[in-house]
Amino acid sequence: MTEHLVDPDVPRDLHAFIARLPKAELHVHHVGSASPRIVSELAARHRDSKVPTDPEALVDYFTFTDFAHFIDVYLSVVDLIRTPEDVRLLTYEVARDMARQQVRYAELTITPFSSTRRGIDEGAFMDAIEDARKAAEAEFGTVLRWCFDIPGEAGLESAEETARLATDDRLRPEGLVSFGLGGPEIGVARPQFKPYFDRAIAAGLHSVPHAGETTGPQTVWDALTHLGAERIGHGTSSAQDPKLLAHLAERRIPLEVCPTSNIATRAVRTLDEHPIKEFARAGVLVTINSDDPPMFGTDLNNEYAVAARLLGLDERGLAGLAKNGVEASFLDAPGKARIIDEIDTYTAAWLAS
Ligand SMILES: Nc1ncnc2c1ncn2[C@@H]1O[C@H](CCC(=O)c2cccc(C(=O)O)c2)[C@@H](O)[C@H]1O
Ligand SMILES: [Zn+2]
Repeated sequence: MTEHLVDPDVPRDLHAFIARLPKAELHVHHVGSASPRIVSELAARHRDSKVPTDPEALVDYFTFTDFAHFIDVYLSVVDLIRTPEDVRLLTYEVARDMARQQVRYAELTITPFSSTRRGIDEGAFMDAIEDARKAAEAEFGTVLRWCFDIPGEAGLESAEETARLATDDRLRPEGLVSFGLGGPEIGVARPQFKPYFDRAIAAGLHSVPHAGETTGPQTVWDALTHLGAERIGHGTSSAQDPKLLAHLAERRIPLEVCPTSNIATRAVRTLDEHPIKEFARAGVLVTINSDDPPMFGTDLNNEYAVAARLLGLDERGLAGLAKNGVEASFLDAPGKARIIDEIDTYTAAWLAS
């Protein structure tokens, strides 16, 4: 783990355990995973960008006043991705960063609308992500799958385009497993996206919208009722509604919890106020994720350390969280069993040593 990300309240040997623990990541954005190393490489290709390349300056640049400011900055990084080769580089290098953290499987949220509307050819875009996916699996051993998400604030035109790209048999990439909805929630009601989710679900995709990140629990209910959500991105405000928590627990609908993200975007005031404890207490299936890790000064290992501190977990508890991520994934049964087995073997060996 990177030295600056060592949480002083988590014992060093627990950090060491997390660093080698096999993991699955279910909520992480493609562009939001561009590390300073990747941003520098892209900025060197496109020298007119306002995104700083110096890592020190990037820390300031990635400090957000609120969610809207975060999206502005996010879109400035989106503007750095201009060619299919940029798409391939980003995807492949993100997988390299994941493999270093023992991520065995990741569902990466991609917003194809942002690229096609900026003029990247749709077929070349699909080829670039698929080429990177195959190379990453062969070279790093990390299996990538895609979630195509609608950038809700960009309106129904973006929903139509995303649904088309996700369901057209000539375009739809092999690695695509799910359909999402992201961006700001205020003023972007979930029910209007129902027809697009219906099409994606009919085409065999899983439904994983963001909901309850920046608005209240009704948005989570809407995602469940209107969009057929099988997992909820964030779902932070669910803690305000005991009936909703009970529903999520009973139906085994996982929450994709991203603690540091919620602080960075000011969705939650402090980590100590994060509702992850209420989720766990209510019996909700909690998965741990990093969202936009370099933008939030975190990585997946650090999110596990944060969860260990907030939930008071030891090695067995952390292994349980990692298994939640595998169970809540859209991997097939043998694929899940392989990673679960690896987690158990690793944990047993660690505890015996
Ligand atoms: N924590 C997050 N919570 C929610 N979303 C998050 C989070 N992190 C990253 N995202 C990503 O931000 C995108 C938003 C992009 C967007 O709003 C937009 C609006 C208008 C035009 C365009 C364009 O491209 O021209 C884009 C989402 O689709 C999502 O993939
Ligand atoms: Zn997200």
